[in-house]
Parts: sequence; C-alpha cells; structure tokens
Amino acid sequence: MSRTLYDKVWDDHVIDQQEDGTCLIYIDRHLVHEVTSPQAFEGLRNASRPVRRPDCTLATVDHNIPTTTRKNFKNITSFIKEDDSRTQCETLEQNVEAFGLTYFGMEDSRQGIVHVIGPEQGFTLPGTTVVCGDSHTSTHGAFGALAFGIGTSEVEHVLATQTLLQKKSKNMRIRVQGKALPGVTSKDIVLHIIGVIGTAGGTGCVIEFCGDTIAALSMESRMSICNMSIEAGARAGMVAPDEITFEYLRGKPLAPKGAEWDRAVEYWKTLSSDADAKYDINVEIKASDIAPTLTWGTSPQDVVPITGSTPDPAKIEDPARRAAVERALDYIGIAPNTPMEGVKVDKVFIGSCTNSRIEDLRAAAAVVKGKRAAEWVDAMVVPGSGLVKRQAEREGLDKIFTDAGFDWREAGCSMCLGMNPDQLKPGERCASTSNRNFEGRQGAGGRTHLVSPAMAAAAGIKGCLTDVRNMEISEIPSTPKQSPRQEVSAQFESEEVQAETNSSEDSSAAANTTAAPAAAASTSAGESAGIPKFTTLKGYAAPLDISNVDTDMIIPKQFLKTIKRTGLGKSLFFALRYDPATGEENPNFVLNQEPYREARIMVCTGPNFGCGSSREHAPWAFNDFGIRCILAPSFADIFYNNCFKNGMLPIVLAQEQLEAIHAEAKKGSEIEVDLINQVVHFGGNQVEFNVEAFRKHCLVNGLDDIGLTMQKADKIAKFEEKRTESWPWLDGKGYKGKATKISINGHQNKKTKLDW
Ligand SMILES: CC(C)[C@H](C(=O)O)[C@@H](O)C(=O)O
Ligand code: SF4
Repeated sequence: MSRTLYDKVWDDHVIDQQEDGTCLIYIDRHLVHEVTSPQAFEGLRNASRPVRRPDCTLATVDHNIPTTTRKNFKNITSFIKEDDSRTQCETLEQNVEAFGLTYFGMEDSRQGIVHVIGPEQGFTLPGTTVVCGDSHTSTHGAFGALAFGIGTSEVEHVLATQTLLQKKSKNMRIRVQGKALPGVTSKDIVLHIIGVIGTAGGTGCVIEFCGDTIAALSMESRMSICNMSIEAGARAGMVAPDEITFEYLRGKPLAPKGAEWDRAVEYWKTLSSDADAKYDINVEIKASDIAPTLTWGTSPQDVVPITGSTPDPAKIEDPARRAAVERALDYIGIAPNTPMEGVKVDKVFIGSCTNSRIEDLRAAAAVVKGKRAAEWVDAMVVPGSGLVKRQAEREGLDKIFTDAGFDWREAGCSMCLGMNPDQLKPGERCASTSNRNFEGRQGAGGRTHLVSPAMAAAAGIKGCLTDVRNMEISEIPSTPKQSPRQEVSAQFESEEVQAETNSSEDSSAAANTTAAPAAAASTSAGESAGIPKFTTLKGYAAPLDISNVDTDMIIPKQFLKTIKRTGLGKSLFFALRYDPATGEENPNFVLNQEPYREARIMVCTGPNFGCGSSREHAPWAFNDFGIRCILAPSFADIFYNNCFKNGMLPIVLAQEQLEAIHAEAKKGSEIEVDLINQVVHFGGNQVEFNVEAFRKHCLVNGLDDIGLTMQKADKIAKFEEKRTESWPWLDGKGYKGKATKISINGHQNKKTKLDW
C-alpha cells in the first residue's frame, strides 16, 4: 500500500498496538530544557526510575537565562539574579548530574535554544522520532523526522521508557508551488499558510510540506516553516529529506560517518511519500500569492501582506469572528482599516527558534548594513545558539548590527517569551521574528507583530512597520561554517586550561558525582504512581465564549518557573482575572463571580481551546483551581493530551450542544458529567460524548501510563535490538567523554563527564 512520509516514519517506530489503535512508539531523540523537566525528574526520583537512554537525550538551558554578556560567567547560581529562573536552571543542572545526561550549559558554546542545537549537532536526523517538552519541537520535522512537543508527564514517560503512547494523526499535505517573489522568505510563506488554513487548520494532523517552493528552500528555511506548524494547529510538520538535507548533515558531530553514513543516506532516500500516497487533507498554495507578510492581531492567523490594512469588524458577518477581531484590534491598539505600513514600533526582536539561525541573521544584517536604527527603537539580536553567535561574529554581522545601534546578545529564547528579563513593557509595540503574538506573550500588555528577519530589520531602521522591498539590501558575503566539531575541540582546549587552574577546591565533589546515575535509580520497573480517578463529576460550570483560548492566556509565562505541579490555581487566567495595574480582581471575569469561584467544569463555546505552548502548567492550573472537565468545540492536540495525563477530561461537543450547556451554566445551575456512560446532564437534558476507550480506561481506573508501559519492557528491549541492527547510527556515541562544568548548590564542580 502506498504510504506518506509520515506513515513510513510512524510504521518504523511502532512497538505495540492496542485494539483501539493506541500505539506504543519508540522515541529516538529527546531534548530537555529547564522549564518542562523539573516535575518529570521528580517523578522519576519518586519512583526510583533511571533515564532509560541517556545516550539519546540532550539537555540545555534556554528559556530563563539572561542574554547579557557572559564575560564574567562563573556559574548559574551567581549569574541568574531572578530567584525562580535560577532555581529552575539549577534544578536542571542537578538533574543532568544525577541522571547522567549530556548537557550544554551556559559556559558551553553549543548551548542555545533546544530547537537550534539539535539540528546543529546532527542530533536531529531524518526518519527519527524527536520529542521535547516544548511545542516547537515541530521544527525538527524539516529533516523528515516525526517531531512533536509533549507535556511534562510525557517527558517523564520518555525519560523512563524511551517510548510514548500515541494515536496516529491524519495526513495533511500542503503543497507550495512556484518561485517565491522578491522579499518573500520562509517566514512569509508559513505566515501566509497559517492565514489560509487558520490556527486550528492542522488540528489532529501531521502536515507534510512539499512542492517546488519548499524543495528549493535551505534546511534553515525549512526549519522555520516546520517550526510554525504548531501555530497552524498541527501535531507536527515534515519535509521529505533530500540532497539539501544530506548536505546540511554531512560532518555534523552526531551524524553517521563512513560506511554508516552511506547506509543511512540509502535509508533516508526511501522516506519520501509514494507518488500515489493518499492524504486526508490537501491544500494548494501558489508562491505567487505570497507577499512579505505580518500579523496585525493577537493570533498567528491574523495575517496581512505588508501593503494591507487592519480588518474592519463592521464588515464581518459571523458574530464570534467579529467579536474576536474587535478584541484583537483593541488589544493591539490599531484602528480598523489602518494601513500596516507606517505603524510605529518601539522594539525589534530578531531571534527565537523560528528565526535565529545564521541565514536569518545574514538576512537581517543585509537590510541593516550601513544604516542606523530609528532613534526611538530598541532593537535586539539574539542568536539561537553559541555556535550561531560565533559564526555571525566571524562574518562580522555583530559589527553590522552594533554599528547600526542594534543590541548584540548571547543565545537563548529571550524576548520570544520573556521568561528572562527581556520583555516588552505594557503598550509597547514590537516587530518580532518569533512565532506567537498572543496577548501578553512578550510582556504583559505588550503588542507583537510577527515578521521575517528582513522585515524586522527594516522596521528597526525605519522605526515603523515597513515593506522590505523598498529597502536597499547590501551584499553579505557568507564565510563557510566552521564545523561544530572543530568548534567543540577549540572550546574544550581552552577550557581544559581553565579547569586545571581551578582544579584544587572541588576535586572531591567531582569524584563523588560520577556514579550518580545508578544511585538515582535502583529499580527499573517501579510501581505506577497513579492519577486521580475520574468517574462522574457534578458542579458549577464556568461559561466562557472566547475563541482560541491559548495556553499563555491560561497560565502566563511568569508562572512557568515553578518546579512543582501545585499552587497554580490562583494564577489561572491571570491576565483576565486581575487588573494588571492594581492586582485587584476583575469583577467581570467569570471565575471572580459566584458561583463560578467554585466551578468544577468549564464550558467554552469558542473553538481551538488550549492552543499554543505544550506547558502542562495549563492543566495543572485548572486542576489546582478545581476544574477537572472542560467542554469545547475543539481542542489543541497537546493541551488535550496533557489533560488526560492529569486525570482531567476534555470533551468535544457540537456547537449547538455547547450553546445549550453554556446557557444552563450561565443560570448558575449544576452540571453533571458521567464518564462511565459518556453523558453530560444539564437542566433536565442530556448529551452524549465520545472518548477514546484507552483514555477512558485510564481515567476511570486512575492508571498512569508509565506503569502500564513498563509492563511492555520486553517488547521495548526487542525493538531496541532491531533498531541497533537496522539504524546503528541512532545509538548515541558522538562525543567521547567531553566534560562540562556545572554548579551544584552554588558550588562550582570541577568538570564532570557528561557528554557522549
Ligand atoms: C515553555 C514551553 C512549554 C513553551 C512551549 O511549549 O512552547 C515555550 O517554549 C513557548 O514558546 O511558549
Ligand atoms: S517559541 Fe520561543 S520560548 Fe518557545 S522554544 Fe522557541 S524560542 Fe523558546
């Protein structure tokens, strides 16, 4: 039977399939960062479980770290001033040490945003499954990998078992044909696509991007496109591997070498979709329809060409859409029918896992070269990794930026999300190369316009949103990249010297840490921790009528710094619930009204509930508040999944059914959800709902997946044998005992062997 690229990668990873279609799939690559891992490691510890495949796991710090100079960097404890950010980073360092994981810390030039460092190292390879507790894991699909974001419970599952329980998604093909017009980059292409299909357009699907426009793109451009497939609602985005992919990977530290390389390429070449493969959804896009594109509103689907204007709500018939547009215009602070070009900006941010690679920086530098930033603009450039930064500096890009008055920073997520000090102030407007323009995303009250690097640079120079096609563009000669391997050895040579000099004080501490992985875990098949059971739930239902309720709205970034699962209830819907200036409750928000302070259920009439980030903090916040069931017309995939992992029940119902329940909820009457019989009772009426058999079974019995998966240990081991035989390059063995310095409880350890 003909198969798509997605079908092929999926089939190659299935370990076991249950009757209802739920599969246990093997995970080849696991990236770990400080925000979504502390609770997962805590879970491992509580159950005395080790990390099953440290050789297939790579950790770094990226979200919380300051992007200021590291000239005086000693350790995270002294460098990170903000308490919660520091604790989260220190916790990761303690965990990588205890569980024996490879870690790129802040003194390592390979440190950077997880989605930049994986490809850079050849950790991401075609035909692999790649996961991370981060929604933009979709980036890695550019290599023909099946790559998707997961919540913290699943991070724990992967750490413990190297597998995940998954249902197969639908196949969606987005074909882009024709030559991209001048000034149009991969960012414009993906923004245009999201404008066409909407932020829920890809829900339940894995998107394959194809067509000659995509085939002509570099790997870095393909990564920007796959990166934002999550903004299109998809589980993952993929591009078939080809010569451009192989060329990119050749010589990368973890790419296969010698005869293994040839064997790998032979396999990778089989991964493209069969000519007559069937897709559930097909979308055709003409490159000639795409202009330099940006967002006008607060959802990534609110796009318009730079020559366009903001929409006019008066012309929108659908009342829900009209309300959403009015709300977005109000937040973004631009009147209807206003031309986008010329809207004044206060800040420019060039960075993020979408656009912080060397080609992005070159494109921005080409616009900036020889000019000056508008005097009222604060512009910052944040490379995606230490290696990108070094490469840019070799090419003189840093000089081009600083001469123009742009700030040149150290690698990290930075103002994409502002978990570190890089944030917008209330009311500030930013041209940003990141991927999310949600309310408050870059700082409470901040206003974000998503743009390409060239467009961001143009906005920085002109001080307003600008059509890059009218800018003078300089030639930026590119210097061939130094291979990451050369980079690494150069770096370690210099560090070795430093380590020798510092070696006396902590030698005993270092000696103590090498055996830690074994100490952290004694049994391999610990008992299941369990989740709270869910059978029936009766209570008040809080009515909501917002579309695209995103996870930044459910729980903003400042609350992601916790290393616990509890205590988030008071911050649920923080920005809607409290006045930002006074901290007082907003009496108009439903959760501040009686009887909904005691709500156990939420009923939302707007679609795409829980879109955006993979943060499991969103269901944790609901749970902590006391809401264990959410009814909505549709849910974003990761949020939906995360609910079940926490003993919560998300229910999809038809619009009319929801309207009826919403009306009843508004009266303040109680609603009952009966999971056993799959019925919602409200005001003397009832509606039936669907739920997958396996998920129901786990909820009703309070079963935790890890315990269940552990029972399949034999099948997993057997799969691993086959994997070593068929794809030997996937067993991690790239780095040979390189060392990294980490700080434990404020003491800087000597160098500990953590690298492969
Ligand atoms: C912190 C993490 C869970 C989150 C994500 O999943 O996307 C973050 O990277 C973001 O961009 O909001
Ligand atoms: S979207 Fe932003 S915050 Fe999230 S991983 Fe990418 S750069 Fe980091």
